[in-house]
Amino acid sequence: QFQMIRHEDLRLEESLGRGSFTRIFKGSKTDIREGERQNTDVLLKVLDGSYKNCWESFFEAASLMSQISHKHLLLVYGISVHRSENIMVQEFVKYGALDLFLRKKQGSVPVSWKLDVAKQLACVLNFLEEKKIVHGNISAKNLLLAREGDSSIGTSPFIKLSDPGISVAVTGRDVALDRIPWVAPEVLEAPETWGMECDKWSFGTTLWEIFNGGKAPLQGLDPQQKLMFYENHEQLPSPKWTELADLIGRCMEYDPALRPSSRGIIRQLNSLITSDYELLDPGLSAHA
Ligand SMILES: N#Cc1ccc(Nc2nc(N)cc(-n3ccc(CO)n3)n2)cc1
Repeated sequence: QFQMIRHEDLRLEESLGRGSFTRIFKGSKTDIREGERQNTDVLLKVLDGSYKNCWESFFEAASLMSQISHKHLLLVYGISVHRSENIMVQEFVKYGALDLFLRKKQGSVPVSWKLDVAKQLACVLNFLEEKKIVHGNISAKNLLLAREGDSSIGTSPFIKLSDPGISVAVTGRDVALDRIPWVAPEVLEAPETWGMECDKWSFGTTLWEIFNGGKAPLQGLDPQQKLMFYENHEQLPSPKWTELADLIGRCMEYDPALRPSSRGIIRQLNSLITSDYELLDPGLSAHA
């Protein structure tokens, strides 16, 4: 399961905003290591809405993240329960959510940076697929940036996939509709039937976000219009880069069986990277 953390060992600092069921705060956790006090920066996700199946799903998300470890998976230290407050204690990831970062950077992020991030997400997707674990909430807002990456000094970005949060299987239909176009169409119809393929659909949506400056797809559409988007089997606007558009389209296939495996996604991303250099300087990859 996960470690229970004492409330008195936590300190809530500034508020960093809210998720759909949670408020998030920067904070610190105190441990006694070899007899000395040690403070660790943490991100505290405080669950509001105290109805039961919400916090069960919240705990499930936390225990999922604590049972598996991978360099691109967020580290969850544990849970703290205090009166009616349920708090998930996570490692504090330095640069926060990817969607906000991309919006702030407004298009000044190189294509190779975006491809690097996409490849890292495909790797953790492959890791989860091999463990037969469905994340269920892959999106740019749930990708956290641990290292910015700066091509001028040769460092690359480093992302961590956040916890899946409350599952759409227990949220109301309105929250599920709000997760269009990240939530796979089949999950909307029958949440309990979802399989691994639903993460491939969300991967496609996240790829779209990464290459569209972190803009939210279908923004401004109300829940009914979002539902019609699925009813009419519509697709997101294609990026100019046709190979990328093909990959996004294959991930966002309405028939789950037609979506690529995570290995297929990694293969296609690798081919994209070479064609990316092709675009920039045809001679370059000749020497690679
Ligand atoms: N300015 C700023 C700033 C904000 C947050 C962080 N760090 C962080 N660490 C985590 N473990 C999780 C998150 N999240 C942020 C949204 C969500 C929704 O899931 N998570 N942010 C770093 C800088």
